[in-house]
Amino acid sequence: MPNTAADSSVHVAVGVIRRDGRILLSRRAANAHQGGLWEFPGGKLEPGETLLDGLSRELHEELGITVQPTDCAPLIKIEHDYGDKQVCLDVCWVNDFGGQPRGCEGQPVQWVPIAQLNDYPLPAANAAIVDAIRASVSV
Ligand SMILES: Nc1nc2c([nH]c(=O)n2[C@@H]2O[C@H](COP(=O)(O)OP(=O)(O)OP(=O)(O)O)[C@@H](O)[C@H]2O)c(=O)[nH]1
Ligand SMILES: [Mg+2]
Repeated sequence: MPNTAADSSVHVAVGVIRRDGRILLSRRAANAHQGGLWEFPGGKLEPGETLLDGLSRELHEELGITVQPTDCAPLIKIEHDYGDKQVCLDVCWVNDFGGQPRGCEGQPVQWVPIAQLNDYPLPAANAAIVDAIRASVSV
């Protein structure tokens, strides 16, 4: 049976990791989808995996940190069509974590003040995430 548009969308757990007014960005590998751009760490959910389990697994794989579900909170959910790929970004605040984040896959990582997030080239879908971050912290 052919996939519907919803079936073909890739479900991605994304973490907006914050500490002391800064957000952790990492740079996507040059050969990845949206390669070379900066991103909020995260990745594709595995079949049957919950959002928070997937987020915790991805952040451990990519950054070596441990994240508890109680330290996460929903921020925004974004459907975006890149033409070559449709993604559903399920974005959560990560308000605390254990360990020191490092680029476990060789990727550069950088703590960025919220006001400077747009100084970094981000995938198109991420503009809505930056808006949501700003709206959330300015109240
Ligand atoms: N992690 C992450 N992915 C994003 C962001 N914005 C965005 O459009 N994406 C898209 O979401 C999709 C999945 O992310 P990913 O490549 O991190 O997935 P992954 O960690 O499981 O990688 P893998 O395919 O190497 O196993 C990619 O197509 C990526 O371009 C973002 O801020 N963070
Ligand atoms: Mg990833």
